[in-house]
Amino acid sequence: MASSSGDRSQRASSAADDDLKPFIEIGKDDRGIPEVLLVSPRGAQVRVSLHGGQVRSWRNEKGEELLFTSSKAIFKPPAAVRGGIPICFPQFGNRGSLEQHGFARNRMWVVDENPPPIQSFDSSCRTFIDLLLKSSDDDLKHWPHSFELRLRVLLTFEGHLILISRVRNVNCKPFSFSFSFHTYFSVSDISEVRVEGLETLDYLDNLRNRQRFTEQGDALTFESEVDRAYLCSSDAVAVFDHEKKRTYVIKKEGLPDVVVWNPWDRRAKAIPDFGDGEYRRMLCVDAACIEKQIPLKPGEEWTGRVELSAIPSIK
Ligand SMILES: O=P(O)(O)OC[C@H]1O[C@@H](O)[C@H](O)[C@@H](O)[C@@H]1O
Repeated sequence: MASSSGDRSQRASSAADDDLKPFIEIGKDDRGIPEVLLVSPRGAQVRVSLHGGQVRSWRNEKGEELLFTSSKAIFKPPAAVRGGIPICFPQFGNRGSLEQHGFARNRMWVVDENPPPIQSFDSSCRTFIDLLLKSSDDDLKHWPHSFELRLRVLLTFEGHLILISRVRNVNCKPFSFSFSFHTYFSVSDISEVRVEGLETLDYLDNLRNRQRFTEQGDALTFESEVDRAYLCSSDAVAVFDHEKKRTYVIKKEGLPDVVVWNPWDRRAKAIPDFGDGEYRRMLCVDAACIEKQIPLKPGEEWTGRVELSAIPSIK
C-alpha cells in the first residue's frame, strides 16, 4: 500500500508552523466505490476513484475546487464521470476501433500494494498512492495485448498534483497505444481564459477532419467550440484565468501533445451529462500522446508524467 504518515487529527509537532501531517485514507464515495483521499500538510486534497483511476477532485489549501465536474455527471459505472481527470488509454478519441477514449476510464482499478520503484522519484514526498489496471479477459477480446497500467497520484507539500503513468508490455508481441490525462480545469468563465505555450505549434483540428494547421496567435482565447490536438509542445503550458486571478501550470514529460477542448453551447447541449451553460466553467487541457502512438516491445515500460499547479496569477 502507499505510504502514509499520520492521521487526520494528528498535528505536526513543529512549533514553527501549524501544518497537518500528510495523510492518506481509503474510503468509499457516494456510489460505494472505493476512493482514496490524499491530504497535504497544508490541507490541499486530492480524491482519486478506483473507477477509472480517475482523479475526481483536487482542492487547494483554501478548500477551493480546481477541477470541473458537471452537475449532470452520471455516477454509474462503467461510464466515466464527466469531470476530474479521466485517463484515456489505450486509444484517444475515436482514432481506432475501441470505444471512445479507450476502456481504462471505465474499468475498476486496484490499489497497487507493491509497485515497482520509479527511477529518480523523490521518496521524501510521502503523500502518494499507486493504482493498477491489468488487461481483463474481456479487454483482451477487443485489444489483444496484455499490459499493466500503473498510476501514481501524488500531492506535494505545496499542493501540486503529480500524476505518473507507467505502461508495461507483459505480452509476447509488441503493441502501441495512445494516452491522455483528460483534465477538466475549473475556470471562472471561458471568455476570461487564455492559454499560453502553444504559440506557433502545429495542431490537428478535430472540428475540421483532423486537418493540420499552425497556431498563429500569441495565446489561445475562446469564443466558440475548440477541439484541437497541439503537437510536440514544450514541456510547460499555462492556463490564465483572469477573473479568478489564478494560473494553472501544466508541466509534462513523455507526453508531447496537448489537447484543448471546450464544447461551447451547441455541442454541450447534445451531451446528456453536461449541465446547462456549464461549458463556460470548464476547459480541458490534456497532457497527451496522440499523433505518434507509443510503441512498446515485450517487457518494455513507458512512463509519462504531469505536474499540475494552481497559483495566484502574476499577469
Ligand atoms: O465525451 P467524451 O468521450 O468524454 O469526450 C469528450 C471530448 O474529449 C476531448 O478530449 C476530445 O478531443 C473531444 O473530441 C471529445 O468530444
